[in-house]
Amino acid sequence: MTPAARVQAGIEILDLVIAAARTGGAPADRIVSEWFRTRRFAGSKDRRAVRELVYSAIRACGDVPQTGRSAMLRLAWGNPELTALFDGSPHGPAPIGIRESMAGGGAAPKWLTQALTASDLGGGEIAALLDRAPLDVRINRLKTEPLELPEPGEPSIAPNGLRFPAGLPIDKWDAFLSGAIEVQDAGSQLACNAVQARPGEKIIDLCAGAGGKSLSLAASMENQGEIIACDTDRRRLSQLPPRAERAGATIITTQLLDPGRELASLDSWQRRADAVLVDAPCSGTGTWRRNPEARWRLTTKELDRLMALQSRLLAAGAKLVRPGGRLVYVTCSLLDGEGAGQVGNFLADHPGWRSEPIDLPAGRPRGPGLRLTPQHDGTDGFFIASLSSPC
Ligand SMILES: C[S@@+](CC[C@H](N)C(=O)[O-])C[C@H]1O[C@@H](n2cnc3c(N)ncnc32)[C@H](O)[C@@H]1O
Repeated sequence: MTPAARVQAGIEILDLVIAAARTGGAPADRIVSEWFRTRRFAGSKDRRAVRELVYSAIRACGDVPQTGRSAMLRLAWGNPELTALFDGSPHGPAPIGIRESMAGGGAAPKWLTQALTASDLGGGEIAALLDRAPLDVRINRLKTEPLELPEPGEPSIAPNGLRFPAGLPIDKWDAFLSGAIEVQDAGSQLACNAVQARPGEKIIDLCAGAGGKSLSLAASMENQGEIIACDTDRRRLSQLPPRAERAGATIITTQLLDPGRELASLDSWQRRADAVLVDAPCSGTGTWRRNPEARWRLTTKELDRLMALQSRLLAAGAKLVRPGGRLVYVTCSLLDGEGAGQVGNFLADHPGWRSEPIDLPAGRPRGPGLRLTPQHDGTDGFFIASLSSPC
C-alpha cells in the first residue's frame, strides 16, 4: 500500500468505528482486525501503519467525529507530512477542500471532561488517560520453574510485575503459553494486592469476568483456600477454567450469576467469605489508554445505569462478607460517582462498616479509598477501597 492508500484505509476504518460507537457496535480493535481479514493485499507493515493512524485519530478527537475523514483531518492538523498525503492519488484520499472542516479536538466529550475535572483530575491527568499503554505482565508465583523470557522487561511498580513496550507478541512466548506469566496491567495487579488474600481464605470475586484478578488472588493464596469466581456473563466466565489450568490455579470455582438476582446462587455464602472483591462494571474512564473510543460511547444514561449497578453489587457483596471480613471495591474509572462517591454512599448506608488504609506502593488517597492514575502512577486509572465489616 502507498502511504496515501494507508491514510484512505484508515479513513474507511474510522467510518466503521464511528458508526459502531453511535450504535453500540463492535469495538475498534475488532473492526480493525475484521477490515484486514478481508483485505489480504495488506502486509504486516501496512497493518501496523494503518492501525497506528486509526488509533492516533481516535485519540485526537475528543468527541465522536462526523466522519472518518474529518477525524483524519484533525490528526493531520499541524502535521505537514500527513497533510501532504491528501493528494488525490489512486487509492489515496482526495485533496483537502478550502472550506473543509475537521473534527473537534480535546480529550473527551465536554460533559465527560467536566465530570473528570469535578473529580479533581487536572488537564495533564486527563490528557494522560489517552497515552499509549505499555504491556504489563504478572509473574505467576504458582509456577516455580526458572522464568525464561525472550526479553527481560523492566520491573514495574507491582511486586510481581514486569513491563514491556506495547506490541510485543507475548501471547506466543513459551512463558505465556505455560502460564508462567499473565498479561495484566500493573494497576490491576495492585488492586489484587489490596485484597490481601492469604493462604487458606475463602474469597469471592463477584465480578470475575475472564478471571484476571481471580488468578492473581490464587497466586497470593499459594493455591490454598477457596475462590468463587462469579459473573453474569457466561462467555467471559467460560474463559476462566482454561486460563486457571494454564496458570496451575486449582482453587477457583466458577459461578454464573443471574443479573438482578446475584445472591440467589450464592445463598450458602451469606456472611461466610473472608473477603469479597467487587471489581465493578464501570465506564472504564481509566482504561482509555487501551480503548480510546470508549469515551465516544459513554452517555450520561449509561453512566447512571452503571452507578446504580455498582451500588447494588456493593450492597450484595457486603452480605457475603463474614463479620470482621473485607469488602474490596475496585473500578477502572476515575469518576468520583463510580469511586469515592459510590463508597461514601455505601458507608453512609451501612453503619458499622469502615474504610481501611490501603498499603500499596502507588496511588494517592481519594475519599475513603485510593486512586491510581496513568500520569501519577503509570498504570491504568483505578479507584480502590478496602472496607471492613462490623464484627
Ligand atoms: C471490570 S469487569 C471485571 C474484570 C475482571 N475482574 C478482571 O480482572 O479481568 C466487570 C465485570 O462485571 C460483570 N458484571 C456485570 N454485571 C454484573 C452483575 N450484575 N453481577 C456480577 N457481575 C456483573 C461484567 O460481565 C464484567 O465481566
